[in-house]
Parts: sequence; C-alpha cells; structure tokens
Amino acid sequence: MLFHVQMTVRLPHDMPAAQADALKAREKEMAQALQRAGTWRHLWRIAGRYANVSVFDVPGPAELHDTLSRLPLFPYMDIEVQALCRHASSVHDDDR
Ligand SMILES: O=C(O)CC1=CCC(=O)O1
Repeated sequence: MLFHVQMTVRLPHDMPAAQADALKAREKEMAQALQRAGTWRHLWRIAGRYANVSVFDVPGPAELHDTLSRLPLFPYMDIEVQALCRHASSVHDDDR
C-alpha cells in the first residue's frame, strides 16, 4: 500500500549542533536503507523548506506508523500522511 508522507523537521533551536548532526546522520542512514529495501519509494526536498515529500510502500497504516516512529528525527517532525490508490488514468502498471 502506498502512502504520501510530508515531513517537516522542527529541531529545537537550542539543540547542540553535534546532537543535531548525529541525528541527521542516523536519519540519512535509515532513510537510505529503507530506500534500498523498496519501502521508501520517493524522497523529495520541498524547495526552500526543511521538509520533504515522500512515498512509502508498506503493507498498511500500522506498518507505516511503525516505520515512521523508528526514524531518529521522528520526535522532531510534524508528519502528514495520505493513503494513495491507483488512478484509473495512470499508465504506470506498478501503481498500487
Ligand atoms: O531532511 C529531511 O527532510 C528529513 C529527512 C528524511 C530523510 C533524511 O535523511 O532526512
């Protein structure tokens, strides 16, 4: 099942730079592992914002929540989720 996910990162302004850098490095490592596994299908920066638009491919909402809540930046992100289904006019047969 595909989900459109928008994540806005809101790190506390008083977080030490070393702590923020370590969180971002762990987030990158996990994001890249999930992309290689096919779970995190798309990851796009929203231009001009510390936010991204992503597409996740997981069995259902419980697994999506489980995946998102394990992300190192999870405590510092506002996350909006929309479930996706195939558009009748789509020419892509890999849409689910
Ligand atoms: O920078 C972001 O938008 C948050 C994030 C998601 C994956 C990653 O490496 O950083």
